[in-house]
Amino acid sequence: MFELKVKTRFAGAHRLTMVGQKCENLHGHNWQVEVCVKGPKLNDAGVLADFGDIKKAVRQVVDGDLDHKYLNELSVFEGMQPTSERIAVYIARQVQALLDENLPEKLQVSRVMAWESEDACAIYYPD
Ligand SMILES: Nc1nc2c(c(=O)[nH]1)N=C([C@H](O)[C@H](O)COP(=O)(O)OP(=O)(O)OP(=O)(O)O)CN2
Ligand SMILES: [Zn+2]
Repeated sequence: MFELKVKTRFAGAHRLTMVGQKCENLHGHNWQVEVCVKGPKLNDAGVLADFGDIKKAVRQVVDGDLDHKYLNELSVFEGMQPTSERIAVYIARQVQALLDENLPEKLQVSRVMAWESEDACAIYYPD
């Protein structure tokens, strides 16, 4: 099995209730996002997939849907708190859909890490 990882980042704002009192105030983070994909075999070029194709999918989701947004107002988080855990789940599902649609290789998103600071990160492992 091979695994590749790409990174990107986005700025977003949110408010969280029932997490920590200071989190109830509107505030922002510069999230760093790491996405890992895995697959069993290399293609004829000797790669699992082109890093560029994976970055493109990740950036499409992160830049297109999340960057410079007030996350609580996004329909994808309607009725939910936009925690780092849920951000990681959202990115994993959207990136998987784009990879399935656009890449010939059979790849699985294996992990998404959403770092909301240098010290704190939520990691999601899709089933
Ligand atoms: N499991 C989670 N815990 C928390 C989340 C989260 O998404 N998942 N989010 C927050 C808030 O976003 C909060 O803004 C960050 O809180 P915290 O890390 O405690 O605050 P600081 O960045 O100021 O870090 P300090 O180390 O306290 O200075 C909270 N928890
Ligand atoms: Zn926060």
